Amino acid sequence: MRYVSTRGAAPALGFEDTMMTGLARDGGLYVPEDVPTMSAADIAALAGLPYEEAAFRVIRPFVADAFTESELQDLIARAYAGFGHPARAPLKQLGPNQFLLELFHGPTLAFKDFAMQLIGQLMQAALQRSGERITIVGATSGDTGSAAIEAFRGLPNVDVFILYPHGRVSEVQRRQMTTPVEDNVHALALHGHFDDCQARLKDMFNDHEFRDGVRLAGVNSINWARVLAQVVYYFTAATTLGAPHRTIDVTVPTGNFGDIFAGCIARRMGLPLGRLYAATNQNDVVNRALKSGLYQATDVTPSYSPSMDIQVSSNFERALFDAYGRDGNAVRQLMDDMRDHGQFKISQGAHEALTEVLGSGMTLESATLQRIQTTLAETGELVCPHTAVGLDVAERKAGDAPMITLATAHPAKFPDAVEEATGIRPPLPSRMSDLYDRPERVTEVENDLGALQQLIRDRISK
Ligand SMILES: Cc1ncc(COP(=O)(O)O)c(C=O)c1O
Ligand SMILES: N[C@@H](CCOP(=O)(O)O)C(=O)O
Repeated sequence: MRYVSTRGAAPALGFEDTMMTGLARDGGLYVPEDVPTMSAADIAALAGLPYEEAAFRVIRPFVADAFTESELQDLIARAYAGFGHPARAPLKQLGPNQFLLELFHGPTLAFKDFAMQLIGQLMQAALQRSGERITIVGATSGDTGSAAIEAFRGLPNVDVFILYPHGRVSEVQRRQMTTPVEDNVHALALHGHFDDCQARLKDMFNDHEFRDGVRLAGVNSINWARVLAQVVYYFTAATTLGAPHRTIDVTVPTGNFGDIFAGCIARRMGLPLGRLYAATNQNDVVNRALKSGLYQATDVTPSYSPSMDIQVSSNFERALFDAYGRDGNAVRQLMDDMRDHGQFKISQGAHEALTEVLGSGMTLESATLQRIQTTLAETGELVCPHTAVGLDVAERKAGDAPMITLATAHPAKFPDAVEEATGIRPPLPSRMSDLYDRPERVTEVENDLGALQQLIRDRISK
């Protein structure tokens, strides 16, 4: 399988190069040239399989040029062995037609572990073959960073630098990033917000001399392998509810648009997903863009769901590429408009193509707390604020089809918001119970590309 850039001016690559490259050299994001489809019989056969077996069957066609079947099976088994639930992604019924897909049973308690644990295994296997060393730089609003650190800490041939917005992640998220003791982990608290972190990361990829010099690799959802791993749980959840013989709707708490884009891929592979709803907090650029056709970034306002405090939603570019009939020039023009004017207008045809599948809704702060409270009262489930945003939108969008909401993080990662809503402070799992006592190690940095690049060069030369 070949992967092409959304901006049409970078070389097409196989899976391994796509994974190790991260951002395409023309600034675009890699996507499969053709999305493979699964027959109804193959989809039906996924129902009831162990998560690892379902993952193998869904992922296999995308990576066949890079890993043998037995290698892939082995790497998938290792990726999910440390998850705290035998089903990996258990589905809970909340109401007659409402379901919650729990994606927080991985080592860092957020859905990011599904992809990051697997990409950690796949990248290590590739590095063992090539004998190379790499420098991973990641941008995080809280969860990607801790998941990446967990997946790569202590590896001899990898350094991991994580840029997070200083003062804008939860204390648990921060401590997950600043307390690992391994020398190859570098937590960097940037004076700015998540969009600044992601912009500097993309700047580093677009500086080819720097990129090649440090052998830069990316583990944000810039990296196609991240999106791919997230496709799997759409299949396991929907087949549990009767797909392919039944259509399922899904609501996805959304920021960088990677998780919901994975749902779009599952649908293109043949999974009968009806509507995919992007649920945003007050930083609702995606919701506004899907409703109006104008993508217009505004200032980021801190919220109870900090991981979704995003205005430049990276994977929206992948959805646009498809909506514009895979016209890389059109996408490049839109991204140039975004860079120069902070906004772009989606053509009527592309907007119609996007909204054929995607819907959206926004939940304000008070409604987020209210939703945490009512979910507990009505179902007995304690949910994180991101999940609450999803549940709130899901209730407004509910139709005849079963509705699955993705529970993207464990409530214990956001104990202040959950306590404010319910009076209950959710405890961390016992393996993390000393998190608040561990010493922290972090470097505060300015939003300055040159200074960041120098810091990275200095650290990796030691
Ligand atoms: C807990 C949580 N929920 C939702 C999201 C939004 O996911 P995405 O960025 O893939 O849209 C994030 C961040 O990615 C997150 O950490
Ligand atoms: N919400 C994310 C932001 C980065 O998203 P990614 O999926 O592109 O890695 C986070 O928690 O860091």
